[in-house]
Amino acid sequence: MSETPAFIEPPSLGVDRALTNAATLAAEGLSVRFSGLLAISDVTIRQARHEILGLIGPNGAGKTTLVNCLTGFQKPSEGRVMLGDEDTAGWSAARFRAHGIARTFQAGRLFKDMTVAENVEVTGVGLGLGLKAAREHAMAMLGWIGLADKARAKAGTLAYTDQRRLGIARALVLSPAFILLDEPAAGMSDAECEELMTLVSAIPKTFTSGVLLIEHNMRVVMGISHRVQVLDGGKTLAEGLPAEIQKHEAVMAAYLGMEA
Ligand SMILES: Nc1ncnc2c1ncn2[C@@H]1O[C@H](COP(=O)(O)OP(=O)(O)OP(=O)(O)O)[C@@H](O)[C@H]1O
Repeated sequence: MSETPAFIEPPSLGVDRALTNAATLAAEGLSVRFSGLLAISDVTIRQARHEILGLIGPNGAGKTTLVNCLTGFQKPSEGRVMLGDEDTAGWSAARFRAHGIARTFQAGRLFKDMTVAENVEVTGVGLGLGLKAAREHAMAMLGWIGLADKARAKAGTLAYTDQRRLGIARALVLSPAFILLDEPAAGMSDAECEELMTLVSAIPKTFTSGVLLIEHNMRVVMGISHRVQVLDGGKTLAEGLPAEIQKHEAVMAAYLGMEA
C-alpha cells in the first residue's frame, strides 16, 4: 500500500449525526457471567472520542466479552454501558451501530461472495445512505484504506490481511463516534503492521472517532495507543500510559510472562 491519501468526506452522511455526538463510551462496574464462569468482573473503562485506547490482556482475560458489551452483542450481568449520558440498557447491537458505535470481528464476518466495494456499500445502505451515495462513499473509503484496486474482487478471494482491512473499512462507514478493533494486526507481517499502525493512528483525526484497540502485538498497541488498560482474569489489572504499562510489575508478571 502506498502513502495514505487524505480521506474524502463522503458526499452524504444520510443519518442523524447528532446521534453520534457523545464524547465518551464507558462501561461502569461491568460483570458478565456465563453459567458458572465470571468472564469479566466489575470492570470500568472509559473511552474518549479522539483517543486510541489500547486494551490488552492474556487469552481469556475478557477483552472480547467487554467489547461485546460495549457494542450490544452481549448483555452485562451487572453494571452498565453509557454512551455519553445515555444508559444503553436494552439496546440491540443494531441500535449501538446506528448510534455510531462500530466494531470489527476477529473472524472477518465479510460477505465473501460479494465484491469488496459491495461489502462497504451494503453497510452504508444499512445505515441509511442511498445507493449512489453508498457507492461513492465506499470508493472513498477503499481509497483511504488502500483497497481501491481490489474493489471489484470477491471479498472471499482477498488475502487474509486485506480481509481485515476491509473489515475496518466497513466499520468506518459514516465516521462512527467509536470504533472497536478486535486484534486487527493478527496474522500480519511486520511491514503490514507498520501500515496498519499508520492507518489506525489516522482514524481519530480523519473520522473524529475514538478507537478501542484490542491487540496482542505489543509493538502495535504500545506504538499507537494514547492510554492502555490491562485486563487479567476478567478484572482490570492496570491502566496508564504505554510507557507506564510497559514498566508495570504486575503487568510484566501476569501478561508479558516476565518475572516481576
Ligand atoms: N459465550 C461464552 N460462553 C461461555 N464462556 C465464554 C463465552 N465467551 C467467552 N467465554 C469465556 O469467558 C472468558 C473470557 O473470554 P474472552 O473471549 O472475552 O477473552 P479474551 O481476552 O478476548 O481472549 P482472547 O485474547 O483469547 O480473544 C474465557 O474464559 C472464555 O472461555
